[in-house]
Amino acid sequence: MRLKDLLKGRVPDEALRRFSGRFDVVGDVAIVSVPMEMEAYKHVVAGTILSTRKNVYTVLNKVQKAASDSRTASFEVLAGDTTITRYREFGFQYRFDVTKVFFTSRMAYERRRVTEQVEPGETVLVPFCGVGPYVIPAAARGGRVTAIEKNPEAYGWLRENIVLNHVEGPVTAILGDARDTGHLQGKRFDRIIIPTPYGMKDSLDLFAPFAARDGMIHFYTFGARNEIPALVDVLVSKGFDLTFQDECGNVAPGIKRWVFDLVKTG
Ligand SMILES: C[S@@+](CC[C@H](N)C(=O)[O-])C[C@H]1O[C@@H](n2cnc3c(N)ncnc32)[C@H](O)[C@@H]1O
Repeated sequence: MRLKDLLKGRVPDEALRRFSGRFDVVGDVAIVSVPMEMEAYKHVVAGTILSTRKNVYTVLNKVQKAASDSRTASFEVLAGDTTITRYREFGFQYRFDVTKVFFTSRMAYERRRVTEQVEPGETVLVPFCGVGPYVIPAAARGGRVTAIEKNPEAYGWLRENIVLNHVEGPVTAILGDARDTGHLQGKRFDRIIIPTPYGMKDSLDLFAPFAARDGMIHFYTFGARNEIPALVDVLVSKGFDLTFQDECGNVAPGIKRWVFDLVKTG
């Protein structure tokens, strides 16, 4: 039964009306956004989630959306005694503190779509790599991966996840600002995966020069649906072959995350 249905009779209808009833589960942590009108019932919400999801031990209330560079939101712990979890995705495992790093399980199939394209021996660049959900599968397929992350917390977990998944050899992990591309000068990568942080407009221009000729760039960006045709025109005018495009979920009202697979022809 849906969470919202389970809460009927335990939370007044008036308050419940403002609640979507949706929550995410990452490993054994559930993340819910309890609206102001239901503040007095937030522990009822947590208790109901715990009683219906046997593998969930911690419930977090997302009180503020991701805003900083590290794309971390603010959370209140409603139940449980740790915010560190172990999350499994297509045979790989990731440990991290849900409250200190950006992570969304909603991109799991998209990450698999991209990383399944990696061929043994390819060189792969992943700026904005987070705790490693592109890096680790790409390395496991034989890619030689350079991974860059600015948030020290996420970088620490990335290092741990590299060891956890036994891909120490093929990964070079760098703690730093990916926008400082000086150390990349002269390098060319067969594949570049750019999981752009929300609001960063120039990430493609920043990294495209480091793609090899005929190299593949998986470029993530944000926009309203009606902005996409003009964006496609810009990408084509820059000389890329657009081989795939898709939407990858909502990030704000009317704003979606989009992916474009671009082959650098020039
Ligand atoms: C949209 S998240 C993507 C994380 C990861 N690739 C994933 O799919 O889960 C963006 C990541 O970029 C990091 N970040 C933001 N600005 C950065 C910068 N200038 N240099 C390097 N990393 C940055 C954030 O800390 C965050 O981990």
